[in-house]
Amino acid sequence: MDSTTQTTIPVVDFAKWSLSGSARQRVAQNIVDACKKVGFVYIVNHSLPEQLLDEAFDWSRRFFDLPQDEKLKAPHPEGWAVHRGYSWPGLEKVSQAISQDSDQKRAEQLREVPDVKESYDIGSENNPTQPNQWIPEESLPDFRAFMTQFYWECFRVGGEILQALAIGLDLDDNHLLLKHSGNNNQLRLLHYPPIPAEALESHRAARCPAHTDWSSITLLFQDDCGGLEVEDVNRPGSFVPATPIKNAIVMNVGDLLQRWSNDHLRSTSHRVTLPPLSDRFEGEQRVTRRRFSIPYFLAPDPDSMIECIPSCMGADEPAKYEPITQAGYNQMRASMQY
Ligand SMILES: O=C(O)CCC(=O)C(=O)O
Ligand SMILES: [Fe+2]
Repeated sequence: MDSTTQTTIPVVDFAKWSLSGSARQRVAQNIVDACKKVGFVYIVNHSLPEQLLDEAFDWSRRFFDLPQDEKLKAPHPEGWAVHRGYSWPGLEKVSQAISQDSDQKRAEQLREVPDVKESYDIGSENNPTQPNQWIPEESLPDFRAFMTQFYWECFRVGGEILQALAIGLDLDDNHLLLKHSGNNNQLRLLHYPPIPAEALESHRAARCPAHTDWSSITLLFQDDCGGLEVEDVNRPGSFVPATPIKNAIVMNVGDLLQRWSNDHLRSTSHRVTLPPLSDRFEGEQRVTRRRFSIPYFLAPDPDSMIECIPSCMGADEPAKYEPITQAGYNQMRASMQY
C-alpha cells in the first residue's frame, strides 16, 4: 500500500455469506483481509433487519430522553468491577464550564478533558458476575424486553462474523465462536449531547478520546451524525472518518483478537470527534447535533483459553504471547491501568 494514500475502510457485502462454497469463502477472506490491513470494516447486507436497528435507536433515544432522576434509578455501580447501568461522566462539569467560559480556575479544572457523553451498558441476563442494572419497568415499559432480545440478535450476527473470521483464518468454522457463549458480551447505548464545536476543537471536552477496544470484535451501529474516526494505519497519529453508512455494521478487531492472531489482525485506535458535515452544526456557537451510537462488544467466556491461532504462526514466526484465559487477560489489562 502506498504510504501517502489515505487509508479507506473497506466495505464487505455479507449477502453471499448465506450461500455455500466459494462465495462464502470469498466473504470470509474479504473480512480477514480488511482486519489485517485496517482493523475496521463496514459490513453491509448482514442479517440484522433494518427495522430492528431503527427500533434500537428509537429505544435508545427514549431512554436518554428520560429525566435524569429516572436514568439514575439504574446507576453504573461504583468502581470498575461491574460494567452495567447508566453513566454520566463529565457532563455536569462541562455544561458549567460553558456558562463560565472566562473563569480561569474552571478552565484549569477542565484540563482533565471530560467526555461529553452518557452511556447505558447492558449484558446477558445469565451473567451473575455482571448483573444488569435496569430502570423500573414503569419508567420505560418494554425497554428491558426489547434490549434483551436485541442483545441476542447482535450476538447471532456477531457469531456469523466470528465464523467468517475463522474460515478466513483457515480454522474450523466454529473455532472462535465456540469460545463465546454470548454471556460475556456487552451492549452499550451511547448518547453524545449537543456541544459547541469550539469545546471539542480546543480539546476542553472530548466526545470519545482515541482508544482501542478490549473485545475480540466490536460491532458498531451509528446514526447519520458522523464524528467516528479511525487511525490511519499508514500515517500513525492521523485519523480518517468512518462516515456513516445507513444500516451498515462497522466491525472492528479488539485487543484480544489481535493477541489471539499473533498481531496479524489489527486492533486499530479510534475516537469520536467533531462531525465533519456543516449541516451537523447549528447557530453562532456551531452547536453540534446530538449523536447516538450503539457498540456491541463480543468477548470470549472468562475461562476460554486464548492461544495463538495456528495459521498466524510458523517455523520462522513463533507465537509472541503465552496462552491466557479471557479472565486472566482482563485482569492483566485492569492491573495495567494503575
Ligand atoms: O460512539 C462511537 O461511535 C464509538 C464508541 C466506541 O468506540 C466505544 O465505546 O468503544
Ligand atoms: Fe471503541
